[in-house]
Amino acid sequence: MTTTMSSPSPIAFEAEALSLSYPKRFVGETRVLQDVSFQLPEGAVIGLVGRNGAGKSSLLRCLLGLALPTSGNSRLLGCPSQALTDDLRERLGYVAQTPDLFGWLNGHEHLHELGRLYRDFDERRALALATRLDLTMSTRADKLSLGDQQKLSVVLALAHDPDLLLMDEPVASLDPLARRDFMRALFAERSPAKADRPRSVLLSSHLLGDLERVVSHVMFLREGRVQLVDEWDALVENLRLLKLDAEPDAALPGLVHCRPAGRGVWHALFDLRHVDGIGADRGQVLRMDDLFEELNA
Ligand SMILES: Nc1ncnc2c1ncn2[C@@H]1O[C@H](COP(=O)(O)OP(=O)(O)OP(=O)(O)O)[C@@H](O)[C@H]1O
Repeated sequence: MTTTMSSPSPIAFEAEALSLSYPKRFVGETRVLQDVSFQLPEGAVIGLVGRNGAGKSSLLRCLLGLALPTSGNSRLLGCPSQALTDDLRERLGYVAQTPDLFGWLNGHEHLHELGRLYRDFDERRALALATRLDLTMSTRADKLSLGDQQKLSVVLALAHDPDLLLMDEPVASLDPLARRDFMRALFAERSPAKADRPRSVLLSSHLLGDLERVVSHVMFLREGRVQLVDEWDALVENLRLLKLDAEPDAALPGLVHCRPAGRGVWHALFDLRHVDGIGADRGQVLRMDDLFEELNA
C-alpha cells in the first residue's frame, strides 16, 4: 500500500511515478523501482528503510542523477535530477554505501582536493568534526578501518555545510559512540552564512533504533515500491496493530496492511486517521522495528 503525502512547505525531495529496471542477462528485466512517488519538505530528516534489495540505494542514485530512471522523474529542491545545476550540486552532500575515497590520500589530502571544488568548503569545520568522531586524518584512506573510512566520507560530505544530504547507510560500520557523534553532527549548528537555511537529510539505514530518535519522516520501501511515507510522529500517534482471528476485509477503512501471523491469527495495521469506530484505538502502538516487521514479514 502506498501513501503519498504532500506538504505546503517547499519540497526538498520529490519523485513522480519513478521506475527503474535493469535488463536481465538473457531475457526480461529486473524491476528495481516501481512507480515511486513522494514529496518531502525542506528541513525534513527522512529515514529510508527497507530490506536488502528493496531499492534504497537505487532510489538515492536516481535522485542524484547517477542512475537514469526507465520512466517517471525526480527533483531535488525543484531541480530535475537528470539536469542538476552547478549551484544545486554545491548545495549537495552524498555519502555512498561503499566509501568513495582515494586510497593513496590521507584525510588532510582529501580535504585539500575536495576544498578546491566547493566555494563554501570549511576545512576547520571538517577537522573539528573529524576530532569529534575520533578520526585520524593523517592515515592513508586504504589503511583506515571500514568504520574510519565511513567517518572520513561523512566528514567530507559535511565539509561544505550542504543544504541537502543524501546518505546511504553511512553508519553501518560505526561503533555506538561514533554513531551518536555522527547523529549530533547532522544537527550541529550551521555555518553563520547558512544559519537561517534548513538542512534536509535523506538517510538510508537498517539501524532503526538510531533512526527512530532523529528522523522527522520515514519512508518504507518494499520490492521497489513505497509502502508508507509519512511523518514519524504521525505514524506513532495513528498506527495501531490489531491481532484478529480472521482475515480482515481489505476494504475496511483505515486498513494499511495485514498479514497472516500463524495459528489462524492475522495482524492488521490500522491508521486511526481513517478508521470508522472498529476499536482499532485499542491496538498496539508500534516502534519502528515492529512496524518494519509488520510491513516486511
Ligand atoms: N546495476 C545494476 N544492474 C542490475 N541490477 C541492479 C543494479 N543495481 C542494483 N540492482 C538490483 O536492484 C535491486 C535493488 O538494489 P539496491 O542496492 O537499490 O537495494 P538496497 O535496498 O539499497 O539494498 P541493501 O539494503 O542491501 O543495500 C537489487 O535486486 C539489485 O540486485
